[in-house]
Amino acid sequence: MRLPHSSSLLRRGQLASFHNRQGFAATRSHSTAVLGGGITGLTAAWQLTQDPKCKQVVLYEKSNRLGGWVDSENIPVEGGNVVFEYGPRTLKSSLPSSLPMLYLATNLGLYKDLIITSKNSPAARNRYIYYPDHLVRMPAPEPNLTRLEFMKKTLEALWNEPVFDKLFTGILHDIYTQPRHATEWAKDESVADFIGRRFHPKIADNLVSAVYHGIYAGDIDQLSAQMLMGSIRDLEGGTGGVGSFVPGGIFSSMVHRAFYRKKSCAIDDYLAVDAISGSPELSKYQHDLERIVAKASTFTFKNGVGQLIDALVTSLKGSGKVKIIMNSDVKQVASDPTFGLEIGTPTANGKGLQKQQFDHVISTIPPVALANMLVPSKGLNEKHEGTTRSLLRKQNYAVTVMVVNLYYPNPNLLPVEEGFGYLIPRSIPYEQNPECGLGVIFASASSVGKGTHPTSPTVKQDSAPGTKLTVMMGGHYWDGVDNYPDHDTAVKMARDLLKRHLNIMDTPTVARTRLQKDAIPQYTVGHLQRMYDLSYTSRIEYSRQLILAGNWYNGVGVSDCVKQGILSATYGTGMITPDTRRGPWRPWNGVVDPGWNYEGGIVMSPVRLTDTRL
Ligand SMILES: C=Cc1c2[nH]c(c1C)Cc1[nH]c(c(CCC(=O)O)c1C)Cc1[nH]c(c(C)c1CCC(=O)O)Cc1[nH]c(c(C)c1C=C)C2
Repeated sequence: MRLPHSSSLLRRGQLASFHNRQGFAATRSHSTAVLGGGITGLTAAWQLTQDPKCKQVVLYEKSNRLGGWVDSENIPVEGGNVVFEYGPRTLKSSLPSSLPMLYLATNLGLYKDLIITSKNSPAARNRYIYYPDHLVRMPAPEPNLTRLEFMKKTLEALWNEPVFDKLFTGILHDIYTQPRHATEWAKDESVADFIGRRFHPKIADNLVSAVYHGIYAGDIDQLSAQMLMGSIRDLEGGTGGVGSFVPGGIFSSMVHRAFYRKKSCAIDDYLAVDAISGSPELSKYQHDLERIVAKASTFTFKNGVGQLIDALVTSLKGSGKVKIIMNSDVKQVASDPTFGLEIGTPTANGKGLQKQQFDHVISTIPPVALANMLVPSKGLNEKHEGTTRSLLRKQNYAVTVMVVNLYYPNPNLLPVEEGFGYLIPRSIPYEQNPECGLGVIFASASSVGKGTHPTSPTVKQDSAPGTKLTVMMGGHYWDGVDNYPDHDTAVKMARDLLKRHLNIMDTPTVARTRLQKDAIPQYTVGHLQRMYDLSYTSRIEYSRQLILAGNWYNGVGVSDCVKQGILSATYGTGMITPDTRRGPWRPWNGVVDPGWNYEGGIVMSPVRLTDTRL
């Protein structure tokens, strides 16, 4: 991939301090409260500490640990150690969406601890789907095959493997099907409906449901196509059609765009790249990072994703500006026309509330928890009184995932070539998947890679030589369930599943489980419109002083959360406005109304996607 040639432009704007930044808006000093100590809250607090005008940040975390769903554990085993992840484990590499996260990590001194899994690594090339009773490798280039051999092997697999049933006819159907009328198309639909109507329901059941198990652990009958497949859905109009007989459809548009190296990118990603502060460390490595992203498939850190959390916490504690309140019990968030927003926590005797005023509150906690704290604003915004709370209460659906990490001393346990792992589609009947398995990660392969130096040797998270597997169960299959399996049951279920699917009979020497309750918010049909409504309403009702960020709103991945943390602490607090200098790294210019105000609410561009050239 060729990098956009103007990265020097980006560098100039992006690394500028808050003082001399062109889009710098605020001159007054300010204080901010951050609700929630997960990756979004910690990132927002870090970004605030970089602003010389920010006098104080108070971060409220209700539990006794920071990091939210990010949770890594280093475990001593015979012959070394293994790193287990209970939440996100690898961070997808893509331009520009992974840059804010990588810039943050570099600012925090983690550049040298990055593990880069390349696009040619087994973890990137070997991805499997279990269907109907065996693992099927998804087509991807193989270095030991010639182009012709690769094409032959791929065509054979596409023709013979039942998991690809209806792929060819589905593509033909897409090419020959007229796009929906614009007014119909503007209405959201489920991922299953969208794929079913453009291609074939079997493709949704066998392939697409597996992919969405691996990201959202979710149900494609409920997930929103507009939110999750926006860039693909935008192609429905088609390119390359012939008159009104062959409209062209999505598939041919994708081929056409790949040929002309066109890619759809989220404007929010660029806004975050432009807003994040830069340290001398980042100036040193920024160019290398861009080179690395272009070749990488995923990233992680030597001690797991948790290393990012530890570095953030160390930086916040050393900043002298941040007060972190653990086990906090925020009772109310109220609007005060004179002071801004007021946070109420119980007094020492528990009988009253002690109140502290802030210019802004950035909330990264679940929307329902926030709704329970919010006092409807009175006076100026009376017309909207309470609407924010009722919209927040509608955002209440997240799924629970049981994560089972297993370590086996045997390094040659897998019956297939090592790789990412496998996903289990919804079309697998209950008898073959009574554990409600969503997928299995071959975790040894995805925690190995290269260091950041071009000649660096292989870097591994684990020094022990065996096999590390993670079994993921539950997700949407457990909607409405409240008696989840305990540790022993979960380990037994995971082992039964591995025996049935991979014929693995060995006994793991280490087994650790974690029930990640309501961990992955589900972006169901209509999500995008709900977010715009919520953003608008909360801006009005709370006078642009309440900012909403995190995995409930605009992306569930670590990179998405870092992005939202940066956006909320910069444009969200009104401390900066989008830079109006033109350039390919600032695609909002000419696309978004320059007067658009990003302060308060959910910081998202009113135009989500734009085309860039690769
Ligand atoms: C705790 C379980 C999680 C599951 N999904 C996520 C978590 C935290 C979130 C998530 N997973 C992926 C993405 C997209 C890419 C990104 O933004 O980083 C998100 C938002 C992709 C992904 N899924 C799995 C892995 C190892 C990755 C990394 C990227 C890649 O190599 O493609 C595995 C996996 N995650 C979940 C399941 C059920 C599963 C199964 C194998 C749920």
